[in-house]
Amino acid sequence: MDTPASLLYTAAQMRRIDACALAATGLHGFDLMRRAAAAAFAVLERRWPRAQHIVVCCGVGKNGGDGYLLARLARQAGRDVSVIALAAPRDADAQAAAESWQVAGGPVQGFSGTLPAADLYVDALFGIGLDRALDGAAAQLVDALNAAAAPVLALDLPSGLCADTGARLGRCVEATATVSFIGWKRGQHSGAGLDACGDCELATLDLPGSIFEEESAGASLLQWPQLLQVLPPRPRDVHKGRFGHVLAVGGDLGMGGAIRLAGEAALRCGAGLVSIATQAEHVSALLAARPELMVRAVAGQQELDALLQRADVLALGPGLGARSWGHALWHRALASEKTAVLDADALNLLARQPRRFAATTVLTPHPAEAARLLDSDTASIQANRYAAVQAIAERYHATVVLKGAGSLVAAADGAMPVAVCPWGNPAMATAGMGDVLTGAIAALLAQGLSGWDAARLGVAAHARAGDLAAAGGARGLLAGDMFQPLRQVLAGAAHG
Ligand SMILES: NC(=O)C1=CN([C@@H]2O[C@H](COP(=O)(O)OP(=O)(O)OC[C@H]3O[C@@H](n4cnc5c(N)ncnc54)[C@H](O)[C@@H]3O)[C@@H](O)[C@H]2O)[C@H](O)CC1
Ligand SMILES: [K+]
Repeated sequence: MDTPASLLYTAAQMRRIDACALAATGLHGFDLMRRAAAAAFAVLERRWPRAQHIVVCCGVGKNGGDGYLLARLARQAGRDVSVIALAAPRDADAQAAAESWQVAGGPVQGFSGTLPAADLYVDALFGIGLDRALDGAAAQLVDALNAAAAPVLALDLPSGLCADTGARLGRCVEATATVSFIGWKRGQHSGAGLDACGDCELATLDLPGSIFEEESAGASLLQWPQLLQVLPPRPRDVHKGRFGHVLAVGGDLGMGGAIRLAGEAALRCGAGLVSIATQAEHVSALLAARPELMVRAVAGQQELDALLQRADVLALGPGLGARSWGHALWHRALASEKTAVLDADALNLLARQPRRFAATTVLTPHPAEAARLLDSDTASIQANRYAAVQAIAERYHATVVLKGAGSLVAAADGAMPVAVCPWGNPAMATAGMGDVLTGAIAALLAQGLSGWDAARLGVAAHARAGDLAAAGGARGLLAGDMFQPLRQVLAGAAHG
């Protein structure tokens, strides 16, 4: 069951939820603002107990109102607080908040182009009301915050971040931490939003869960305990054939490593049998490296046919290349209508020869491959990752994993909220990590999971394994380091 803490909303949905909260509780907007300020001050005290000089930068709307009330609480607690106001508040609640700050003797200055020195800055400029790229004084103030030597606590959202897409609308505050109110915004959990938010906390403001019932969240965070249930435990009396036969197709001349990583990942994630169809030059090296793999040299479609007959699931694409060899195998493999995971060059070939899939198919593009699949460009994909992953799922009728910070999973029929992966780390941006993910998802499909379940569990296990592996040091993490942690992570899944 998704809880409010795992559901992700758009700005418009948040405004309706805010209104619902006022109606359900009889509170006024100012009351919610006070709760937001109190929650933000609790975060401030916990994270920066010794920050004595605090500068709160306030905008003209309710986000600014949160800031004035936070400034007042900090001042009452003995901190030395000043407020920099972009302009006079335009919102009634924010005006009341600004007055209460000034009545308490709090100073308010305009922004003169530079910020006073401080131990901590608070970004209360814009929240879900941001509706265009920042310019003028707002942009200069954000530049000054980003250039400051002290940490920045953002209220609700880092100013400049689009709540719906996670794109920076021009300038954007790069916060040390963000405390978000009432519900998560989609933009905080994928793409640029993850870096812009820094450490992100949710303060639900002690509101009834019923306020979320009217809104169907279009996205939700993967929850590891829930995902544990999708992988059936292993009965004792069982034959390896029970766990499916994965056929990994790829490894053109000079690219044997990619298909080996995919094949070994499939073994490590529980496939019963794994065959590899690849170029002859790789066969002995692959068998020497991993004798549990069944490696066959395949020159063309005829040799592939024999292997296709015995396979349950295809892992198509790692090191496949764009030569006629790979193209011919790609055609034959897809003609078999087998359950398949397509990655790397199999996606690039698909972009050139689009088709809608009838069989269970999972596509695992990174942003550049996603751009090709949508005849678009990488910047547009990253500007709205949620829209991109859903557009690919719709166009190709496949489950789609859009890789990158905050990987997204969209269901083939679009009937499920986009799943957002909260795990993973920058150390995973290294060669071969995608090949490992391909093998992992293929193994889960081979064990009987649906495309939706296999993609979500595969992405989650891969990211959590990457977090485990990176704990020993982020730099120099290799795709080959993922196998042991993958087993560890999935071992927990298998036993519930
Ligand atoms: N609604 C509630 O019950 C609660 C709201 N909380 C806080 O309120 C903000 C949302 O406040 P809102 O007044 O709608 O908008 P903002 O304060 O985010 O924006 C201010 C204002 O700025 C204008 N604007 C938008 N984009 C730009 C721009 N690029 N340049 C200049 N000006 C811009 C626009 O007119 C906006 O009205 C929410 O995030 C919370 O922080 C409470 O915290 C909880 C209850
Ligand atoms: K803000």
